[in-house]
Amino acid sequence: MTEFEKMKNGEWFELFDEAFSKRKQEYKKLRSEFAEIPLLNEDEQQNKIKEMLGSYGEHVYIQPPFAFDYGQNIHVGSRFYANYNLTVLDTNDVIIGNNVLIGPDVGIYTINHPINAKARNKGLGQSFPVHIGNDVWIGGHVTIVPGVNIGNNVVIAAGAVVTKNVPDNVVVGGVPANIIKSIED
Ligand SMILES: CC(=O)SCCNC(=O)CCNC(=O)[C@H](O)C(C)(C)COP(=O)(O)OP(=O)(O)OC[C@H]1O[C@@H](n2cnc3c(N)ncnc32)[C@H](O)[C@@H]1OP(=O)(O)O
Repeated sequence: MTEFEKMKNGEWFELFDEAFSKRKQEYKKLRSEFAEIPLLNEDEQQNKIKEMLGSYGEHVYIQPPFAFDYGQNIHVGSRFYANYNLTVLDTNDVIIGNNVLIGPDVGIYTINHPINAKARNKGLGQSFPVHIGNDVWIGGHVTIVPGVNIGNNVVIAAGAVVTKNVPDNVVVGGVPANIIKSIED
């Protein structure tokens, strides 16, 4: 099994594998091209977003700066808006539904490193996908850790660290995030 296959399968993989470094160089190029687009040139931004993401729906807008590892593992639905400083570490899939709003300084991470320092220092990673449903508002400074699934019709309060799956129709907040209340239609 290649390191890339291990990465996608949730197995420990070598971070500094040569094939990864090569791919990452290509994505770094795209990222820096996006960063260099003048802020008022929305058409060019839109085109570059489409080049960067794995798939996308209609009306996708991402305020720069935007950081990611690969981009190709990020899939967003229609009417997606992300505010400044979104960081998506997409060593595994990040699947986002329709009508999703993301506040500033949000981190969506799919990768962990070993808790044990000796193992961590060998340069290992393990990654799990993150799923975000439809009609979700993620407040500023939220962190979503690897393997989390967020349901439909969810609000994540500013500053939350989401470590467990979130059901449909709730507001969650805090560190670690817990349900604050239900959302009635
Ligand atoms: C796309 C963009 O750019 S988004 C712009 C960026 N904006 C933001 O990030 C703002 C995000 N907004 C919040 O976090 C708000 O506090 C909201 C939306 C969660 C408030 O929701 P409301 O339904 O009005 O909740 P309300 O203010 O009544 O608070 C309910 C409870 O949750 C608590 N609470 C509210 N916000 C948070 C929070 N961020 N973290 C933890 N607890 C919170 C309140 O203290 C209250 O607790 P209590 O019942 O013990 O008193």
